[in-house]
Amino acid sequence: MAGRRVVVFPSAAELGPALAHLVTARADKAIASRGRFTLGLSGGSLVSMLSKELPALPELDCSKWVVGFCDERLVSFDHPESTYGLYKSQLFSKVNIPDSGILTIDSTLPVDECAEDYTRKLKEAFPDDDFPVFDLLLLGMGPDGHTCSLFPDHPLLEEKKKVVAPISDSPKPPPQRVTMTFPVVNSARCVAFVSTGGSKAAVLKEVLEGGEGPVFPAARVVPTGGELFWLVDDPAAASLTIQVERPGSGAKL
Ligand SMILES: O=C1O[C@H](COP(=O)(O)O)[C@@H](O)[C@H](O)[C@H]1O
Repeated sequence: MAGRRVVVFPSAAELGPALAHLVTARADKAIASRGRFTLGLSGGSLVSMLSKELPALPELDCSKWVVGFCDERLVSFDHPESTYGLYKSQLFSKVNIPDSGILTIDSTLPVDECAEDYTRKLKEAFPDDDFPVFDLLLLGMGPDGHTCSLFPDHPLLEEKKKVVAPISDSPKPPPQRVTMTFPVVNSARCVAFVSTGGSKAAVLKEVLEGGEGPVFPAARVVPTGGELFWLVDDPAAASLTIQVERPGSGAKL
């Protein structure tokens, strides 16, 4: 697929610093042209990778960052499944993102109202955009091919109008969540998937190389005018036959 870059690292440990470099490179570019950097975070395995790599960067300045969540689980912030709660304790406590620049859900609301409230917050942060245009969205992919909280065969895959949608029947617990929709994801200036581990190998092959079966949610991520990266490790890439980049071959993100 034109414009898509699949970059394979020997291990997650080697992928992490490259991810941090991608984040800061896109931050510098965004701040230079628009005065701020808008970043969408996913949960799952990304939390620990980013929380290890970003605070370790010398002279990281996040004072002009605005951070949202690609999806969020509807649990209290002190619950172990809260994506915000995990980032708060592992990352936000160590870097200087202003509190006003962290766009969180209101986890006390019923799920439909929570999605509406979060939509309002995103629209306020992106007043000029029909759908918020993030500088960078960091996405994960589950072994079932889901991304954000957009799961295979779910009606939300067809959502065209909402910025944020509620979901009450997530097949992966917890069941109640809110998620950015595809129109938002595909409006981003840059989207980077991070996928590591052998449990992702089969679905990664389907998503990147296509197959006979249904199109997985992660394969529907095709930014309209933006960049698309897949940053993966060798175990996740084990079944791929397409041409990929390797950092040793000079991959520059
Ligand atoms: O439930 C979720 O899972 C996906 C994938 O997580 P991973 O641990 O397999 O990388 C994650 O991207 C999403 O934000 C989260 O809510």
